[in-house]
Amino acid sequence: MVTLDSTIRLDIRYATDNNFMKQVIYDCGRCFYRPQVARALLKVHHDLKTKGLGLKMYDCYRPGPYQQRLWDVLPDPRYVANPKRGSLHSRGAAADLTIVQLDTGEELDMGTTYDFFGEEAYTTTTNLPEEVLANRKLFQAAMRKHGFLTIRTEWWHFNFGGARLPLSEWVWPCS
Ligand SMILES: C[C@@H](N)C(=O)N[C@H](C)C(=O)O
Ligand SMILES: [Zn+2]
Repeated sequence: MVTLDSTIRLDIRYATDNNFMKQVIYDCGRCFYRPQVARALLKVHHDLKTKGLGLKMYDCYRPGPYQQRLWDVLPDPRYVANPKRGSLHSRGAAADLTIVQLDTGEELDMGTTYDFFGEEAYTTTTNLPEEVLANRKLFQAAMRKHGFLTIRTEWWHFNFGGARLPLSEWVWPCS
């Protein structure tokens, strides 16, 4: 994604130990999508840019072998999709992301950290500060406009609502 627009920020948490498992899962952090999903994300980013904002990606396409590593650490379907069934991330049809100030990279306050598994992170939760609710509203509208769908339990996760995409095992190179 960053070769398509270098102002999109990457913070691929599973390539670091700054994630809910406190373990490095990916050999390196990169962000890939199939063309139709990439095009849609670029449109979201472009719209946000007009407001001085932009996208920061926490996780993008997730190869099957990396989904297996996540599952090996935490085999709990509440938090990680069973690789036998496959994750929408492994279809390149899901994005974990947030909105940042374009110039500083400061994140808008969405109420919880990434991968906070509790009701405060639910998109249906309304007892949150006004600013958080406004930020989530802006985020959801920006994503929905270009074909992304929210889920109930994670404000940072969006599914691409286009054609059903196949699971993939391809792992990106790290050099
Ligand atoms: C691990 C978490 N960020 C995640 O993506 N969970 C869903 C359920 C998945 O693995 O697809
Ligand atoms: Zn996700």
